[in-house]
Amino acid sequence: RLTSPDSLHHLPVHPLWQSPLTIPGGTRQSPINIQWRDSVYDPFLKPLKISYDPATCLHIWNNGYSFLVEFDDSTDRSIIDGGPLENQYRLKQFHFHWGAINDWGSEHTVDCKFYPAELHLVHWNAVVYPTFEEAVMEGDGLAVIGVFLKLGARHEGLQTLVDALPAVKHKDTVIEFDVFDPSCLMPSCPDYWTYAGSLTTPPLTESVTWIIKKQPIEVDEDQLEAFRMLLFTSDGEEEKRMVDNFRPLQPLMNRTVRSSFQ
Ligand SMILES: NS(=O)(=O)c1c(F)cccc1F
Ligand SMILES: [Zn+2]
Repeated sequence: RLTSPDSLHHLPVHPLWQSPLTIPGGTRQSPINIQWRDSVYDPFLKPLKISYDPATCLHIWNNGYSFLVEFDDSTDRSIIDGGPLENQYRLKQFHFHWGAINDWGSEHTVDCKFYPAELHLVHWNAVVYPTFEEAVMEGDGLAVIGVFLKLGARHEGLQTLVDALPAVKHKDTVIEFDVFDPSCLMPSCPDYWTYAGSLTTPPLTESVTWIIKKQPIEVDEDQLEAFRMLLFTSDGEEEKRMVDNFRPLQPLMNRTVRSSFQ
């Protein structure tokens, strides 16, 4: 069902998400609503090439905003190429954003529809920049693949991740996670939208080429509930459930969303 953004204003906004709606002078902020009929088919967009080495997976970490699965990005073993990108980008981490209930949780919306959660696979341009930290400050520094999660069948690939979450319940806890192939979280359909945007968490820098998959993946209620039992807070602090960790929608400004499909 369509959730109008104003029905979300009663949401308790976690301090991080009280960050300014747009950074001063921001002209390419994220997330945005993707109005399907306003997106423009670009026949020159290439298929996205994804090649991840499961052995580059390092650990899962609760950083107090989401849980990150981090990868060894010291070599080009896990990369993406093609799509709207001019060169290859290295996988650094993936994480999710989700809601307290299934009516919202994604950062991007499609025709103003929220999904219950959204996966972000964060890559950086190691061809041009020496470190991730430097790439974060550059217009072509990052490429993030966004995948929507919808309520449906249990996702077996996600389950190995879900089973590890109780071990990172509190902020600043980490566990080793030595083999995971994030390709299992990709939908089968190759179609995507792409636009120039920003990080959706501080420093909110305008350095992201967004690649948003058109087709969602299906997860079941228990798997979404497992995300919601994580905590923003450290062990010993008053518990605050990690939910609604998504940034408000940002103005499109002078941007066109391109589609890889007609
Ligand atoms: N949410 S997001 O994908 O924009 C994101 C983060 F949350 C953190 C770091 C990089 C990045 F790209
Ligand atoms: Zn994100």
